[in-house]
Amino acid sequence: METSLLYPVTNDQRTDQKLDGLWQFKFDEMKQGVKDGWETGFHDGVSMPVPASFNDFFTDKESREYTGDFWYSRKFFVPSAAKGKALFLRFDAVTHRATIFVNGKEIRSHEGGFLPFAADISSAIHYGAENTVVVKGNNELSREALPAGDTITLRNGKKMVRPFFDFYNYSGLNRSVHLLTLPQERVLDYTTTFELNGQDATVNYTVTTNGDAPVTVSLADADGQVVATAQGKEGALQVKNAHLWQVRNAYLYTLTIQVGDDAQTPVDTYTDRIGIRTIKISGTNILVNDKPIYLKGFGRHEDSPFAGRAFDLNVEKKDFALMKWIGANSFRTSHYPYDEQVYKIADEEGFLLTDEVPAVGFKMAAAAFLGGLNQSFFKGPWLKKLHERHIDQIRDLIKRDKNHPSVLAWSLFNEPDTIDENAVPYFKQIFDESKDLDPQSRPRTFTLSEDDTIETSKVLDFPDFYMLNRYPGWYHFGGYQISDGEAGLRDEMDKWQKAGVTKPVVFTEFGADTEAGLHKLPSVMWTEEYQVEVLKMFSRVFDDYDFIKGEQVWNLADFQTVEGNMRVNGNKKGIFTRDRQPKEAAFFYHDRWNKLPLDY
Ligand SMILES: CCC[C@@H]1NC[C@@H](O)[C@H](O)[C@H]1C(=O)O
Repeated sequence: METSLLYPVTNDQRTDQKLDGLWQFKFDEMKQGVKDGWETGFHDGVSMPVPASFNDFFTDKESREYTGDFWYSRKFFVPSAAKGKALFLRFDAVTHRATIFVNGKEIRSHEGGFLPFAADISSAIHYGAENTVVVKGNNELSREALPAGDTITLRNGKKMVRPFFDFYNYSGLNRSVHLLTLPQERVLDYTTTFELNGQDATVNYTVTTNGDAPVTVSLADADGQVVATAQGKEGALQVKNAHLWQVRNAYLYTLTIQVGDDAQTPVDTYTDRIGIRTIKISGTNILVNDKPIYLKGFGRHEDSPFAGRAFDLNVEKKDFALMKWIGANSFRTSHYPYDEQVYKIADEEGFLLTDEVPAVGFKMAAAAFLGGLNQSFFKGPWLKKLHERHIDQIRDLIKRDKNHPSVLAWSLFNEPDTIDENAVPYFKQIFDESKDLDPQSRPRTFTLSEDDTIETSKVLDFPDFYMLNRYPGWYHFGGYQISDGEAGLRDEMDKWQKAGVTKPVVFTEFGADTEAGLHKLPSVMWTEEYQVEVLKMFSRVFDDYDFIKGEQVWNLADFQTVEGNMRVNGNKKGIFTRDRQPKEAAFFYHDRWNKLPLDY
């Protein structure tokens, strides 16, 4: 678990310099890099943009599909003025694992391709000079790492991944790299929880530092007016006439934490924007500020042409423009934590998000669907290591994202095999160990696939609300048989109703692959008309069961997957194309959702 995951800021005590741009890059198929001294830097590679996945910049299949070790290298200057500061390199994400070297010295390694980590480079730096950072990355998949899959070796000796999941194994320095100079004594973390008292609110906080200097905390409103202050590493900020953060009606305060007893020359300052709001589950309702909400939105992917899985602010800005246009209010970070800037935008736009760890592919049948095996996933020699990494990434996810008002819930798995009795002890461990990680005690949940129903799933006691992924009209009862699909879905909902469902149910995946521009009257599968027929069918069912509190269609946009006879250059269930243009279904939802209140 990382010591600090605070997002970088620049002020009189801290600097944040992004090292984005072109780095040197090369593959290391024979894993010879360390033997050949690559950790000291190299100039015989190719130039590679950062942040970006490396895959789509190549024109040969071996490079695009490359699986194994790869290396990045670049120089960076450290001014003499930085002497006396703590120096870190913060990697927002390296997919799926990395070892960091500075000036030839190994600094640290990290496992997990979607969460940040910081390397303390203070001991390896040359001040007033250029320095060299080298990253040894690796993108192999296994059953003991997240996301789950296998790595095989073809008869020609090339390695190849077999993902147990339906998104392309884009790899590399997918997010920004930061050079940080920090005070030796500094803020490492902070927490916030909220109590609403009529028009007023209490912001309870804790601050973690690495020293004994006193701490002062203040809260300023959107106009910069300080509305509350408090002393100490734990305390409460009393806010009169609090302006609450609401769904699609956001309001952000600025929290300022100062370390040191002289406000004029603090030892450290950290600022962040927070939203005052509460989240509760009450019966089959999801409450924000004690008001029931209904989730309208999407499963998404960080996916776009050229940069692959890299965070691209241009794409993100477009996606939010589309989600606002269509009348959405929420999304799931399927199937991995997204770049922190996504959460900042969601905070500002008043979107709710379900924050998901990459515990995807924990189901051999899924692997079978993708050409894998058919055996129990929760019974194998890989489970011990997998569990260690799984809970470690849950801990870092919650540590990183716990202060975002947009975070509604934590999704701890996507479509795991919960029919298997062997799943129960694994789920118990994960839910027990994650219980107290979130100071705001937000709901913890996971998605249930088609096979995992109220009759077959063995782990329905664990989630705080249910997330259902259902595909009648596509993976079964497709085409003219869709009426059987609707009848079957209603049968299942009737069983949930009859069982006396006592928690909210949110549909987190449903839809149909659709080739943009393909039309037929009457419809056939893959046409835009058919996608609308499927989504209208789901809408009819959703409107008939009041325990259903959300509809998040799969997917916002078409996205890249592995090659296969069920994929046409990727997954085409998007409501928008991969270049973010509307299919007919976009206008269906624009009409359906904009008739409703923004938060219901
Ligand atoms: C039947 C499982 C459906 C599956 N669910 C997980 C997503 O990551 C996939 O993209 C989606 C699909 O196949 O479209």
